[in-house]
Amino acid sequence: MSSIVQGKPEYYSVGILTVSDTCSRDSTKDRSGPVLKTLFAETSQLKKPFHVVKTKIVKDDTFEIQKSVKDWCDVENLDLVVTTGGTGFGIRDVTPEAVQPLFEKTCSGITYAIIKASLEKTEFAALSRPVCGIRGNTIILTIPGSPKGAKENVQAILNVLPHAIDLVRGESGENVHAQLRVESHECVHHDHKHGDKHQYLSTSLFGPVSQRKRKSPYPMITVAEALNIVAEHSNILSPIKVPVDENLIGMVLAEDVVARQPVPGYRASILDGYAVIANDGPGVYPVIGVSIANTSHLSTNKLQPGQIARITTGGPVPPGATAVVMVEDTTLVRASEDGLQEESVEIHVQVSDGANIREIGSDTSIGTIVARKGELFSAVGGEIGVLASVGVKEVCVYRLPVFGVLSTGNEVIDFKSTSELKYGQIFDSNRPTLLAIAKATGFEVKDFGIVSDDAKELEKRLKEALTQVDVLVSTGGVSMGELDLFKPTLQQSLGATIHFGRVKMKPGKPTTFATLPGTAGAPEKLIFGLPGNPASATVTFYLFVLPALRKLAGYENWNSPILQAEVDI
Ligand SMILES: Nc1nc2c(c(=O)[nH]1)N[C@H]1C(S)=C(S)[C@@H](COP(=O)(O)OP(=O)(O)OC[C@H]3O[C@@H](n4cnc5c(N)ncnc54)[C@H](O)[C@@H]3O)O[C@H]1N2
Ligand code: MOO
Ligand SMILES: [Mg+2]
Repeated sequence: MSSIVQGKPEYYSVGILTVSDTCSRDSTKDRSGPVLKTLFAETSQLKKPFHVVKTKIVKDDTFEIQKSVKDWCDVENLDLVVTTGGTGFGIRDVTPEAVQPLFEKTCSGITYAIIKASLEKTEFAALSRPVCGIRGNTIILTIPGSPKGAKENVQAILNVLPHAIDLVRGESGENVHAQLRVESHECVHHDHKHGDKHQYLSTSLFGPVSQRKRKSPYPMITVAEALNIVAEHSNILSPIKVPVDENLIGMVLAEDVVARQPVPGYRASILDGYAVIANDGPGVYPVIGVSIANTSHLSTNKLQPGQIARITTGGPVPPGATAVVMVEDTTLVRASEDGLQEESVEIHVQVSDGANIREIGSDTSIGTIVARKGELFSAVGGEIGVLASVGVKEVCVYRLPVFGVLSTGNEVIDFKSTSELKYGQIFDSNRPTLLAIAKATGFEVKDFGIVSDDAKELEKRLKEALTQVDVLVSTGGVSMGELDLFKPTLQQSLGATIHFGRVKMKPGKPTTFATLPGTAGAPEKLIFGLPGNPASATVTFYLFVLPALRKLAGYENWNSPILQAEVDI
């Protein structure tokens, strides 16, 4: 039964019955049950989500199947019972035969929608025998046992289920019918909030142009709302370890970094001159050693009062020395017999203890935090050199998103093509524009070329591209034309969720944003369908895509700055 909060149902209750001899012996083999559970869990942001309250595994046995289904309908009074498995042509497949006699009414429309969606994926869907019906206040679906098939089947009807359940529960369905009267093919949800996990049904990919939608099913949302939705789905990518070098530019630290060694690591001279004992004061002194900026030339003798040592900038100050006097404040008194060496030098100035010496760790001591989590590596701030100086070889940064760019349109010709344009053709200017922006912003970009306005080709190329990128940016084909196939392909062939398809702005009105769950724990893929008009594509890339890329990469300031301007018209 729908759970009730202050008289209002809070969620649609669902039972998932896995029917399989194998899984009943070893429940860890059940994959479709969990897949369906996850699918229903993904509706959690709907005003009234689906909530799986019962799960069970039974053998391919008529009695066991019927007992569970009857219990969930008659005793538990669930809104929806979904069986998975046992709908094929195998000898043990008896689910439809077990369930059908329990129906008080059949739901042939739902059964048809399931079969139709499956056949669009594979002709082998003809070998499934789903039946759907109503018992009491419960809708019952029998769907195949393959996890992929099960998921696709439920996805195909997920939008209509809430209304179906409401009607079975005795609600008037006023909204549904009003909407159906307005436009028979239009999406029936209209009271949702933007950002709900709600699918706005696009025109069918396979229907004739005469049946296309004549009004966009996508509500026009504000730029701010659209930015919020994109931000909600742009989750920072997982940290990775990378070497400290110039490739860090544009990456954001995922950890505080601590100095592993002091800078300087030894007492170092700031000047070229003479290491002295400051107390000795001005006077003529013998030059007893040399220290140039390399330890192999370090003077080994400890400096005694009355002695000085020649030293270069960065050279280790010899033991005993307390200051350095610059060469400009001295004169040569005596050279060696061969004239090559300095034997004694006059110091003209009084220096204080510590003058012109960088003590060990005076720049950075061991353990100092030299860079903080969240800081961005730039090419101009010297951050990478700082890490190098304190001996840090590797750091944890957030992985940079990889994004792909493709253009769509039969009329769009590669900009590198040297052949003459035919009537009606244009050179692809969106791709070079976006590739150039990508280069300037430092994100890794893959070029997926041009795709024709053909549903199958578009599906194939989108799928290919999505295996290689975190973010896919396509231009063209997002408006109302019969060859604007981007939205229906995403929704009907890729199973992507379209979060918005129209934004209150110009240029850029038909900007589209969708997501696809990542497989095997990988992050969600973000898909942007930018309008084909070059100005629109450029503006919307800066407005929506770039902030998403920055947010994925962990930038604190990921949003594009907003400036107010006055326009004279
Ligand atoms: N009935 C309606 N028609 C249109 C609407 C509408 O609301 N109702 N919106 C208009 C708006 S606003 C825009 S923006 C465009 C968006 O069009 P699409 O995203 O569907 O893009 P296309 O139809 O494929 O192309 C539009 C235009 O841009 C040229 N183009 C496409 N790709 C490229 C490229 N890579 N390089 C250069 N130029 C490109 C294409 O040839 C078209 O001229 O829809 C309006 N229509
Ligand atoms: O809104 Mo469209 O993007 O004008 O050109
Ligand atoms: Mg168009």
